[in-house]
Amino acid sequence: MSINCEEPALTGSYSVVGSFPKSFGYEVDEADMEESSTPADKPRILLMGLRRSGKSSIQKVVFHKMSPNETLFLESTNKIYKDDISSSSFVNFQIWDFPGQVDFFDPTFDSEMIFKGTGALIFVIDAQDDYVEALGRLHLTVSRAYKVNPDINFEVFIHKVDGLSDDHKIETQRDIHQRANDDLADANLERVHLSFYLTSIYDHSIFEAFSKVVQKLIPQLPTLENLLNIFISHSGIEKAFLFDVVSKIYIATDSSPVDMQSYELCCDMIDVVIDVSCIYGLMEGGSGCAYDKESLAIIKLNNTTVLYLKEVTKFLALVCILREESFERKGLIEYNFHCFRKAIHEVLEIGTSAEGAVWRPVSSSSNGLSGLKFAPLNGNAV
Ligand SMILES: Nc1nc2c(ncn2[C@@H]2O[C@H](COP(=O)(O)OP(=O)(O)OP(=O)(O)O)[C@@H](O)[C@H]2O)c(=O)[nH]1
Repeated sequence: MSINCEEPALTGSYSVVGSFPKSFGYEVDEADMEESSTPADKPRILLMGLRRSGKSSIQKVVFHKMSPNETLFLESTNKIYKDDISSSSFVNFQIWDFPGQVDFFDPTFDSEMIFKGTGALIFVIDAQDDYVEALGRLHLTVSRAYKVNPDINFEVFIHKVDGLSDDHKIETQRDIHQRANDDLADANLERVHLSFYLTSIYDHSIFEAFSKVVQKLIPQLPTLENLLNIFISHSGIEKAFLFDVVSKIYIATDSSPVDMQSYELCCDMIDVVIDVSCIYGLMEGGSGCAYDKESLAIIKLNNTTVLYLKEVTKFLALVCILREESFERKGLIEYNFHCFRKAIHEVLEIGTSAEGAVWRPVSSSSNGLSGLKFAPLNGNAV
């Protein structure tokens, strides 16, 4: 394992793009206007919802390593914050955190500019509060956004479910789902699709939900899944995740079902590796980074399970779960990993751009599988 100490990638730049003067009008300065109307390859994720529903907490916990308890001290957002996390994460998005009191009818609220370049709109509903007002706001937000950009993915986070019993969670989800869709049907907007997630910052559910939101925005997802399927079936591996190391969002996994326990185990492994790397990896002078090309970790659990983590790109790690007996074929796994890594670099076109960019869709003729030869468990190479 490469053990260097500095946590370079755990923060992103944070800048204000809009502000609310006393009238609650919306000011967006010219430079920001320019930026926000540009590249289609940097889609935007919007975080919206009523005041105190938990928007800033979600963003801070997932992308800035804030501990959930610290969010108790977050001040109310009264400006639109644009969080550009592309320097630290594979997730090459801007995340815009809106204040709770967005007024869509304010003439200075430029819905064209805001919704046009948006990939996903996450609407956060506080499940511990009365959600009637939130549902009204959800409907208004979705209908406004859909009018401007029908391609937006609408994602509803039924949030703070840590305070609810299992039965109450299911009942709340059913009720919100029903009412939100009834409202859309009443407005002749049945074609708008809403996805619902039960989330909390106090467990892994928020990371799991964000993973699903982000996956929908990755054009190369089917190819990544295909590669993971080939890799695990040729290497005797039970489950594999491709993780964004900083956020612990998994950007792809093989096609076997994801169980929460495996996902949590893999998240914990990333934390352990980065922590150990930070504590014991100091180079002379304290330079270096906690995660680099040499990053590799193997953890054997007492139930004959092995966890295997290896660097794939600057931001991505492969984390696998396998049985001890499969790990006896370590050479085979390493060889196949080498093929897998090479293919991922091709698919994401890493090395062909200055940033190692990841979001450009690749042409069908270069799907990363050309000339790829994984070594099989038995039989001929494919
Ligand atoms: N129990 C629980 N509390 C949460 C959760 N997420 C956020 N909170 C709390 O909810 C409160 C409000 O969180 P914020 O993130 O400031 O909410 P916001 O939506 O950004 O609020 P505005 O900036 O006013 O729009 C804070 O005290 C958080 O600690 C959660 O998953 N569970």
